[in-house]
Amino acid sequence: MLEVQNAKKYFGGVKAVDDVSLTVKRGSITGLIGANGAGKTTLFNVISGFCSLDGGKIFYQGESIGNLPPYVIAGKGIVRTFQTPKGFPKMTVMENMLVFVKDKNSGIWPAISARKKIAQREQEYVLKAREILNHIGMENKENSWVSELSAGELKLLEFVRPLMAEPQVFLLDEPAAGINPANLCGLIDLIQGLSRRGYTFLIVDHNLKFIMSICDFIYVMADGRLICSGVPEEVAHDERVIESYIGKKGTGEEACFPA
Ligand SMILES: Nc1ncnc2c1ncn2[C@@H]1O[C@H](COP(=O)(O)OP(=O)(O)OP(=O)(O)O)[C@@H](O)[C@H]1O
Repeated sequence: MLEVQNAKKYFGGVKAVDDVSLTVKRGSITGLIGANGAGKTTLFNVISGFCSLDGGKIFYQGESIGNLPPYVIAGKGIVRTFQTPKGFPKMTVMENMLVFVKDKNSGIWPAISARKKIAQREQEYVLKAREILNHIGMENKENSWVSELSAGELKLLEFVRPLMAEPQVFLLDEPAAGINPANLCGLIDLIQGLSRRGYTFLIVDHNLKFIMSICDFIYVMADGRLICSGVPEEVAHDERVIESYIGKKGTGEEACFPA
C-alpha cells in the first residue's frame, strides 16, 4: 500500500535518511523505532510531504507521491500526527473534531438550497465525533477549550481528529508519549480496532512495550539507515538492534525489551 524506495534526505553533511526502503501493508500496524536522531521523524516528513526528498521514490497505492505538497498527500488519505500537538486552542474539543470533516457537498449553494440536509449531516458528524471521544475516555470534554486540556488529552485529540476525515493511512509520531495508562489502553484499542477494519498505521514511538505489543512488523533505524526489520520477536532478539539501539551487549547496560 505504501512503499518507500531508496529514500534520501540530507541536511548539509547530515544524512538524516540514507537510502531507506520499506513497505507498509494495508491494514497493518507497522512500527518504526530507533535512537534519538536516527531519522524517524525525517522519514515521516518526506512521506507526508513536509520535507522534500533528495533521492528515491515513494508510492501510495501504486501512485508516485514523492515531493507532492502535504495537503495533496493528506487528500489522498495519508494523515500524520506530530510529536508536539497544538490543536486549535481557542476552539472547543468538538469544534476541533469537526474541523477535520471532509464534506464534498459543502459550499455556499448547498448551504442555501439544502439547509435541512446540511443540518442533518452536521448532527451525524457530531454523533461520530462523540463516539470517537467516548472511545478515548474524553466524552465529557467535548465542550472544553483545547487550551484547557492536559498534555496527554491534547495528544489523544491530535490522534483522533483526523479520523473525522476518514483517512486510510495514519503516520503517528510518538502517540504514546505523555499519555496515562488508562487512556493508552483506549488508544491501543482504537488503533487495533481500526486496523481490523482495514486502516493502516505506521507508528514511531520510544515506548518499546507499546510498539512491541501493538505492531505486526517493525523497522529499526540507526544513523539514517535501516538496520533491521521483522516481527516483534525477531527485532527484540536481533544483535544489531540490541547493540546499537538498546545498549552495549554484555556490559550489563542493556535496556530490556518487554517480554
Ligand atoms: N530541519 C533540519 N535541519 C538540520 N538537521 C536536521 C533537521 N531535521 C532533522 N535534522 C537532523 O537529522 C537527523 C535525524 O533527525 P530526526 O528528527 O529525523 O530523528 P528522530 O529519529 O526522529 O529522533 P527523535 O527520536 O529524537 O525524534 C538528526 O541528526 C537531526 O539533527
